[in-house]
Amino acid sequence: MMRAPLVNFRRLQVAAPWPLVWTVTFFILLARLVVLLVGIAVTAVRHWRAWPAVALVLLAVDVHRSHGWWPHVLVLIVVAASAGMWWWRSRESFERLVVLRGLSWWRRLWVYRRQWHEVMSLCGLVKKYDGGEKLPELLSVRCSYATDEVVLRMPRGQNPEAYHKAARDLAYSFGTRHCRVFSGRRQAPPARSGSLAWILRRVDAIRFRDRPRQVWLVLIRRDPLTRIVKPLPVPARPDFTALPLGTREDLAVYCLRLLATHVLIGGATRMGKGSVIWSLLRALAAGIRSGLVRVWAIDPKGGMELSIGRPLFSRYVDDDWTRMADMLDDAVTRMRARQRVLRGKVRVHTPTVDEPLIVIVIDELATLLAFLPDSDIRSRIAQSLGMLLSQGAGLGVLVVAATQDPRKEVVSVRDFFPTRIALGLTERGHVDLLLGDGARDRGALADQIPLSAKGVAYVLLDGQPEPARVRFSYISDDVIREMAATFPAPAEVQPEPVNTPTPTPAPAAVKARSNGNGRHTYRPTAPKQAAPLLPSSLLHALDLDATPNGGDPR
Ligand SMILES: Nc1ncnc2c1ncn2[C@@H]1O[C@H](COP(=O)(O)OP(=O)(O)OP(=O)(O)O)[C@@H](O)[C@H]1O
Repeated sequence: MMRAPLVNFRRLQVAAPWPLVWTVTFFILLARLVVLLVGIAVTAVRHWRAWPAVALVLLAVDVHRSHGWWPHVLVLIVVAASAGMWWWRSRESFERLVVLRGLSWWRRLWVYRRQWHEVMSLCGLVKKYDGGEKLPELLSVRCSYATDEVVLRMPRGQNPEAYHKAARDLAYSFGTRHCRVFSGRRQAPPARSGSLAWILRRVDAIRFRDRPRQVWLVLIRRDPLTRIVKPLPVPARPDFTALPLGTREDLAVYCLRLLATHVLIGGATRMGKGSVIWSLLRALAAGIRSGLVRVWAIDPKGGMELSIGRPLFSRYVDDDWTRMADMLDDAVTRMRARQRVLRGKVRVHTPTVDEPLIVIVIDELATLLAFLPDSDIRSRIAQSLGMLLSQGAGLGVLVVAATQDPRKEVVSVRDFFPTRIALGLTERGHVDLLLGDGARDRGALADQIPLSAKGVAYVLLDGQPEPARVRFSYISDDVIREMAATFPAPAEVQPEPVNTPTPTPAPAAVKARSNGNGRHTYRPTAPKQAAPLLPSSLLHALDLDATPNGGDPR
């Protein structure tokens, strides 16, 4: 190349700095090359799952060059035959490991990756910054037969609320009707055992660490809850932390945690409150037979719901308001006795056959608290229930109650139920009353559950603020009769008086009354002086209830 000067006046010549130009060009090209290589390396590491596929393609091309098509045909026949055999012998594992993985891969590429930018922009989830766009990052897609679970990382400046608000837009944009948004991981780390468990647990601690910037979208492709859920098998020994009651919309089994909690079931008439109660009793059935669980049932509707399973109940009343009040008083007495024994030793009672878990099932709570004609009995019931709800959970005396109307005027003790289940409701406002403020905005559309979807409900799963949709198993009358015949409760043994001396309550604080059997039941008439005290909010609720005539006690 001719070395022409850069500037060439007659008197002044400046030589072109070619060495400098070449050196700078060389370094620029080198930097580009390094960036390219690093990019390739990062992509290769990120998509390490594609390596076997790439290797296979290269091998196939090579084999085709040297041997033609027939080895491919042979391999295809062998693969198809093996897949058929696998599917035949173990359909579940084949579907999980092959079909669903293939589906996840395909939907990730075709449905989500292809439309991601457009959908995120149109749903208002893209942030603008420094002249550019910050997009939520698609991390993974996992399909089940009914749902797609999409995990994304939010750009900075967003929180999961934005996704809750955009949930319906997201659902329709991706061609589904429902999208649930979860701000936390949906699966707990697996339980590890064996000699390598300690290493695996450490790995899990990293893998399952809290990732606040990730959001889980569950898009419902097919509604699996349109089908009736068959009765689930009765667990050989009830696990009170996970009683199987139905199916979740991601097809996992829905398990209720009944340890140290009371359960309120809300639902319009004929929406399946009974199926929740019977599913729960079925899950407890083995414990009922062994005496580990005692179910005391109150059916204020004259036995229309519960009488069919009478042998399952240690105690049962359906026709006499006074006996219902007596039963609740007895439960308070049992609870107080336990309290004296356990005080200072444990904080949560562990059920045993001698000191069983007492589950008080009330089919229509509103009848007892609001519509019962006798105001004396009504206030007795309200006070006993208040005591049980405020103190019984840790002492193994639990209340499971159903109501059609969750308003406070009707169910004054509503707030004392930590676990709530919302079946189909008639009014939009009832959803937040049952499941807590903002539950409807977070996706609990219980007022939109169609009349045909009996037994479908919204529940809060452990540790997740977002409600999940479930369907409780349908327990027909025949199944109830069979359960009652197979798992009858042993005869109720009245507990021995507790050794600890019982402090004689002050007459002003506790009034003893005979229940007709010669036994005396606890009856707090001045709960402000009885120990331990009722919470003031509950007292207020009870006072209101006890004085229906605008605070004019009779
Ligand atoms: N989980 C379920 N799956 C399918 N159908 C159900 C389910 N639960 C209830 N049903 C149907 O709905 C009807 C009403 O159910 P259920 O008596 O349990 O409702 P409920 O809410 O307790 O009614 P009520 O308000 O009269 O007490 C049942 O006869 C049954 O046919």
